[in-house]
This record gives sequence, C-alpha cells and structure tokens, in this order.
Amino acid sequence: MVLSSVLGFPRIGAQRELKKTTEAYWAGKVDIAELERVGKDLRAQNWAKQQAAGVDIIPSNDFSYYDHILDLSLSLNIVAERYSKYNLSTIDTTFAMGRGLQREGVDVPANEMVKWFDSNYHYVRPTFSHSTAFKLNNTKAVDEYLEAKAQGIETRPVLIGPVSLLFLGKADKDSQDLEPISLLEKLLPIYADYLAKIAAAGAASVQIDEPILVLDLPENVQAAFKTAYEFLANYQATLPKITIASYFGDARPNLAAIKGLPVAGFHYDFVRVPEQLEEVAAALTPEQTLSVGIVDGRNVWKADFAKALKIVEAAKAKIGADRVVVATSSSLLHTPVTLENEIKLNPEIKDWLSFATQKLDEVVIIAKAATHGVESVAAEFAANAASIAARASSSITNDPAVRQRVESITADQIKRKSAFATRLEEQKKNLNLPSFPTTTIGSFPQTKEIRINRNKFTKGEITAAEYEKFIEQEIAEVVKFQEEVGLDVLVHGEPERNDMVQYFGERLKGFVFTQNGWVQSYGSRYVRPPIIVGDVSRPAPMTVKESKFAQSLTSKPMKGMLTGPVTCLRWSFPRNDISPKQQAQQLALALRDEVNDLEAAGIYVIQVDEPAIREGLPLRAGAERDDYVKYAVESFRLSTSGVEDKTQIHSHFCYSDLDPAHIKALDADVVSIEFSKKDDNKYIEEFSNYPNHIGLGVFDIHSPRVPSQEELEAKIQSIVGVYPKENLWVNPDCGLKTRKWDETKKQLTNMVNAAKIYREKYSS
Ligand SMILES: CN1c2c(nc(N)[nH]c2=O)NC[C@@H]1CNc1ccc(C(=O)N[C@@H](CCC(=O)N[C@@H](CCC(=O)N[C@@H](CCC(=O)O)C(=O)O)C(=O)O)C(=O)O)cc1
Ligand SMILES: N[C@@H](CCS)C(=O)O
Ligand SMILES: [Zn+2]
Repeated sequence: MVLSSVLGFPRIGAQRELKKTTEAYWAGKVDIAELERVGKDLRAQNWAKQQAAGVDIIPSNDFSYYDHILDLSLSLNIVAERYSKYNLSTIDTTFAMGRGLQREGVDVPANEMVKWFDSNYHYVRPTFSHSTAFKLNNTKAVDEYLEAKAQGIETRPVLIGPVSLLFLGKADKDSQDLEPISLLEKLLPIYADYLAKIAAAGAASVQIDEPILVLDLPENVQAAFKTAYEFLANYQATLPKITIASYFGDARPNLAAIKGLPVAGFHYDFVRVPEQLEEVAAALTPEQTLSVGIVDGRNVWKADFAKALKIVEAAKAKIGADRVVVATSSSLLHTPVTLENEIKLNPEIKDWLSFATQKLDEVVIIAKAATHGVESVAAEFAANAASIAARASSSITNDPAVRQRVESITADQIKRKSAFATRLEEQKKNLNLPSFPTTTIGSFPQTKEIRINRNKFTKGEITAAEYEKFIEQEIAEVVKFQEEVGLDVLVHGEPERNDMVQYFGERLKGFVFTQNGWVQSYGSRYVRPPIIVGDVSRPAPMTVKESKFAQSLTSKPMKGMLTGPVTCLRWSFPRNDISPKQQAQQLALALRDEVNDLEAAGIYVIQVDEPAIREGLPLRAGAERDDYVKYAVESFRLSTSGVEDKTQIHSHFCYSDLDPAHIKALDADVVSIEFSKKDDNKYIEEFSNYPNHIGLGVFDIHSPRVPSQEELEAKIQSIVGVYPKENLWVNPDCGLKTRKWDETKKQLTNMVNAAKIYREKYSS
C-alpha cells in the first residue's frame, strides 16, 4: 500500500487568525492565554482537515507563533545571554529574538533574519557561541504530538535536523572563531533526549528536515550526517523511526554522505528534480522507505496527476509499493491556505489552481491511484487531465505581441548610454546632493488608516476620487516630514501600495490575484503573491501619477519607486509552462516603459528594487546558476537602461548577501544594501574599489527599537574605516512600512543627525 504524507501545513489560518492575535498580543490587547487558545485552535483545525482529507501521515510541530527554526533554538537553549538574562517567558523570549524588544528596563535587538533557501520565507538565524549550553528548555514537539493525540489524531512530529540547524546558524558576535558544526557532538545528546521524549509520548516516527542536503556542502558538514545519525541510532533510549527530508533541490551530490545511514527512510523533492529518482532509490537499503515529494509545496498550480503517477510508479517498480510514500514536495507553508474563499477568480483560471487544502486531496488521490490503480480514482484523474489540457491550450496564456517584443531585445537595450564616471558628473549637476546623502528605501508606515481606506475603496465604500485624495494627503505628509527631518533624496512613501509586488501584479496584464491567498513571509508579516498566468505587459503607467504629484510638493529630488523584474517574478507564483527567464524578460520590458515614463515626467532618481535577486540564485554552483545570474542581471539592466545619463538609477537589496560581483554587474548608480545587523565589515570591503555608490542600511527596520544617534554614528564610523566615504549614502536597511510613525520619526531623526555629523566632519 502506498501511503500519503504531508510535510507541513500553513499555520496562519484561513482568515489570518494567527497574525491578528499575535499583533494584538504585542499591542497588549489580548493576553497570552488568548494567543495560546488561537494557536491551539489552528493546530486542531489543521489536523482535522488533513485527517478528513484522508492523509495517512499528518505532521505535528509544524506550528509556530513566529518561526519554527527559532522555536527549535529555544527548545534546545540556543539563546544568547542578551535574551536569557531578562528571564522572559518562552513566548516573549521568542518574540524578543525574532523582533527585538525595547521597553522599561529591556533593550535588546533582534537576531538576524535570513531567507529560507530560495523561498520568500525568512527564518531567525540560530546564533552559537562558545558559551552555548544545549539543554532541553521545553518539549514543544512532544506537547503538540500529545495535543493531536488527545484529538484522536496520530501525527508525525517534524523537527529541523541537527546538521541543518548548525549549518544554517552562525557564530555569535563574541565567538567569531567558532564554526557551529563543531558543536555537533555537544548537541546530539540533547537532540537525542528530545527524540526519546517524543518516542516515550507514543510517536512511532518523526520527520527530520535536513534541507541543506540540496546545497554544496563542505566535507566536514557532509561527514556530520554519519556522526549524527549513527549517534541517534545507537542512543541508549528508544527513539522514533526517522525519515530524513530534503527539499527544494537536488540531493544527489550529497548522496554519499547519507547513503546507508541507519534511518527508516528519506524524502526527496521530485517536483524540482524528478531525474534524481534513479540514484536516490538505488542508494536505499532494502528496508528503507522513499517519500516521493510530487505535489508542489512551493507553487499554486494543480499537480498533473498522470505525470506524478508515472514517477510514483517508477519508484514502486524499483523498491515495491510498501516502501513508497506519496508526499508534498516540501511543507505547504509556502502556499496559501485554501482556494475555497476565492470567489472573484475567473473560474477558468481557478480550475488550474490548487492551494494547500486542495493539495491534501491531490496527495491522497495520487496515493490511491498508486495503491488501487487509476480506475479507483478515474473521475478525479479525468477531471485533472481536462483542466491540465485546458490550461495548456488557453488563449489567456499567450500574447503574440509580447513574445515578439522579447524576441527583438537588443544588446544596446541592456547598456546605459555612458559609463558610470560620465553619468556621475551629469547626476551631480542635475541633483546637487551633499556628501553622505541620506534617503530612505521607499515605504513609510502603512498605518491602519491607510489599510482601512484601501479596504473601503476595494469594497466600493469610497470612490476612486476620494481614495486618491486620501493618498495625496498621505504623500503630502510624508514629503513634509522628510523635508523637516532633513533627508536629501525624498520618496513618496508608497501609501497607495498594498505590497511592492502585488501592487504591480494588479496593474500588469498576465497576472491574477487572490482575495485571501496569504503566505507567511516572516513572523506576523504575510504576503499575497499574485499569480502569473499569461504573457506579461503594461496596459498603462503604474506609478507616474503618485511620483509626479510628490515631486510637485518639493524642490528636493523625488525618488521614483519600482519593483524590479526578478523580484516581481520571485514574489509571485510563477508560471510553470514557460521558463523563468522568459517571464523575467517580459516583466523587464514592462518596467522599462515605466522607468522611461517616470523620467519623462521629471523624476530623475529612480529606484528599482531587486531584493529577491539573491533568493532566486539556484542553490548549487554550476551552469544553471550562471545562466540565472546572466538573465537576472540583464533583466534589471533592460528595465533601467533606457534613461539619460543625468537620471540616477538606484537599486536595493535586503535579507541576503548578494555576491558583490552580481551587484556590480547591475551597474546601478547607487545600491542600498541591508547592513545594520552585520557583525563585521568584511562584506563591504569587497566594494572598496567599486566606483558606483552604495547606501548602507544603518538601522534595522524590522524592529520597533530606536537606535540612538551615537549608535548610528558608530556604525557610520566603522563603515568609513573600510569603505570610501565619498561614495557612501546613509539609509535604513529597507522600507519603513512595518514600523509605526513615532518609531520612524525617532529612527530617521537620529539617522539624519548622525549623517550630518559626518558631513561636517569631512566638509573641508
Ligand atoms: C520587503 N519584503 C517583502 C517580501 N515579499 C513581498 N511580496 N513584499 C515585501 O514587501 N519579502 C521580503 C520582505 C519581507 N516581507 C514582508 C512581507 C510582508 C510585509 C507586510 O507588511 N505585509 C502586510 C500585508 C501587506 C498587504 O498586502 N496589505 C494589504 C491588505 C491589508 C489588510 O490586512 N487589510 C485588512 C483591512 C484593513 C484593516 O482593517 O487593517 C483586511 O483585508 O482585513 C493592504 O495594505 O491593502 C501584513 O500586514 O502582513 C512586510 C514585509
Ligand atoms: N521600496 C520597498 C522596498 C522593500 S524591499 C520599500 O521601501 O518597502
Ligand atoms: Zn528591502
């Protein structure tokens, strides 16, 4: 019998219950008991849903109030003294580590937050030091397993594996010489003890995620798998059966490191890499199971049942039905909860889609077909084949004019008119900026009032004219504040935007968007990625009106603000019927028209944000990665190279260490980079000979914490020690949309004053 399995389910709730209650808790509007009640309710609903769908292997411990990697850090006491010293509750320590905490008697910044592989999910990076003393602080996985059991549902707890946990972490400030993987032997007894407790609670098996198996790993990390899993196999107490799960890529290059490990089975991602079946199956011992990840945990398209079943049948033929499991390719955390409430989607397109709840049925149907034959699910297979065929032949997907324009892209279109030195001179004359110029990354606080007004407009409760007037007032306030505080290059604040990608998706042909398709990005922040269904083009200017209005209010330069082609692609659900490169080129051409229109409207500083360019980088070095870098860079340049030399092109990156070579290849006049949480200046040293200008983020916008002016001066001081001061801009790490106004005002005042000190210091 072929079982069905799910690697993780979204925890946010179909109505974003988790966000609403968490934020209410932070605001002191609900207590911990209410937050925990909502958490428990969500877990119960998710388990019941999966049981009702007929899923055989249902996960537990996939729930988290903030981030599941952070939860494991807390369970294993990977908590720096700067947090533990306050003796906060587990949940408050979690939030302090996730988002920083500043209140009477407490002042601690957040831990670093980084991208989860190539997804738009962010995890809080475990930080290890010489003084890290592993111990079991809590038994979250046991508690949640027992909670499901009390509901009458047997689950398989999920944990991040010990090797991935260490490798994905970093050495803390005070222990820079520490290689986290060297702590494996200290970690394992505690990890094993945790597993023993899970077994003692009655769990027969666990899913241990080792997603780093799809990365290029140094030899000592490869060797760590043997050390870890042999230790667990020989542990003195009984442990649950272990399935090691890898996802988001090709595990074959690390197969030698896990072949023959004493575990019950492995899970691999066959949506991404179907061709790994032969080798991963051959690497199994005769008893080990193979979990075939065949329903996409990262996209919203219906699985092609016939295609999926072929892979499952091939696995069965190799190792026998009883050792094969049909699974989601990864956790479903990265997909929206359900299609059920999407009443506005064009029914033709809706029929092509599948969100987390619908994917449960897909896994069950494919497993049933593999167990009892296709006849047992003939109607489901026929309906699936019909919708796959309908999508393939639909006119919605193909626009000949767009295809033709992409075909005609020339080399001249991806090159600015002059080299940077010439452009710089023109821009100096045009913009007349001081040294250490200050700016922000674009968004200002998205207040409740803004969201309520947008909501009213969407529902037709206020007219377009009323909404526009409201937005103009917001822009005017943001401009006034920036003038008062003394910023040099102003922004309009993006009040008209719900999200930096969704906003563009809603204005471009070829996209559809959902009413409720939320996906967790980090903590309580969610996104509603638009879905690319067809060829992309720009029916009309998207941002010109707001930027032009903002410029009319000030004599300082106003920065136009666009989201770049690769970021629009990465933060949407992309098509899987044409290549990412084609989609990026289509987007780039649409944005090129927008950039040119902004310039024609008198906007001479234009920022094209590409924060997602790093996350799109294929996880392993090689031809695929080289190809990506080439088309990603060319797409950015295609969108920005149509302007005159006097127009200054900015770009912005956050959440990632983008390879300096790739940043340089973009040839933007100014790039702003997230920097405030970097512990050292190694990264920017690589830019010391780079002629184009860089703005380094001097404070963390994810945290409500206000850094003092002195702290910001010290940050600038450390930067000018290694980076040419003539080329330095001063700005926050990213946009301020998640902040409150009072925090923003204090943060920016301190930032501008700190920059002014340096401007004066080096004025002669
Ligand atoms: C910069 N980042 C982004 C990423 N991905 C994106 N797609 N966008 C990004 O900006 N990835 C990396 C980073 C970090 N990630 C994020 C992600 C999300 C946020 C964020 O602030 N999200 C908001 C939701 C934004 C949004 O779409 N808002 C809508 C809907 C607002 C809403 O809830 N309306 C209410 C009604 C009004 C009310 O009563 O409040 C409703 O519908 O019920 C809008 O503004 O119109 C979030 O709140 O999670 C930040 C960084
Ligand atoms: N312009 C955007 C960039 C976020 S990455 C903002 O300021 O929110
Ligand atoms: Zn950013």
